[in-house]
Amino acid sequence: MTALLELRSVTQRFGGFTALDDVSCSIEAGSISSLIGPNGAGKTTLFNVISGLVMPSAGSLGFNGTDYTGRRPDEIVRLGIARNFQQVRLFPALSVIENVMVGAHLRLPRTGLLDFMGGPFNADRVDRLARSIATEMLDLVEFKSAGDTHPQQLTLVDQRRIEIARALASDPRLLLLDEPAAGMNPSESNQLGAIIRKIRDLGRTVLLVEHNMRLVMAISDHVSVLSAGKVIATGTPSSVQADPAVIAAYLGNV
Ligand SMILES: Nc1ncnc2c1ncn2[C@@H]1O[C@H](COP(=O)(O)OP(=O)(O)OP(=O)(O)O)[C@@H](O)[C@H]1O
Repeated sequence: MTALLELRSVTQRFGGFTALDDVSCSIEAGSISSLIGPNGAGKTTLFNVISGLVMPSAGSLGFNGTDYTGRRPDEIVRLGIARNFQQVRLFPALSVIENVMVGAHLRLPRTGLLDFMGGPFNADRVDRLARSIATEMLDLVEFKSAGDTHPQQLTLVDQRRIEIARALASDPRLLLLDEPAAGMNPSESNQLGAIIRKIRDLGRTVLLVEHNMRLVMAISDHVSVLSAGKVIATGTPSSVQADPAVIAAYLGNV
């Protein structure tokens, strides 16, 4: 297995507060890896660093052998890293299918003045392609309602599925999922686990931040534990679960 993502000594300071403290870790291509840790440990901050929403104060980021530290979020999506958000961020004015098409458009050729000349990538053709990718991704996440529904008419669970579909529509090699099971009952989170496995089996790499330990332990190949901005353990789900430093970090947070 080779590392798809590599974080080298990443530090993130907000004023005088250190949210990430010299974090180094790598994510193997084709794996499901999970990042766990008590509230405030720095998990979402790490996702924000990986996806370019915040620039690390120190350290570097490598993806597929390329140093991408300092790249813009849209460039990072085109490199092959896509994400959802803990607080769902769908466009309320767009329908479900249009929301997912936004993801597809990130990977498709941009259209402009040359469209009028009827070139191979004219706007209609790109739009049709985006729609067909979006439909395929909504199927993949087992979204059952109509694509012309608006997100605010849907449950939070369905809104989360749409965010995952939108991220997948950009054709990422690495999918970052921030608490996708939040608010789900056990049967919904089992179903989500099966969807995440299916995404991995289709050749994508998944990095998950999740508090639902049953889900994490059931689907992860590797688990890393973050506490107060530092990686305190990394290994298989069972080795991490039995690690005294991990148990102490969680107990200290109760
Ligand atoms: N923009 C910011 N400015 C200042 N402090 C921040 C900022 N973003 C995050 N923090 C702080 O960094 C710490 C880590 O926050 P983060 O959201 O990454 O934790 P988390 O592990 O994702 O927590 P949770 O499990 O509760 O979502 C917290 O103390 C938070 O208040």
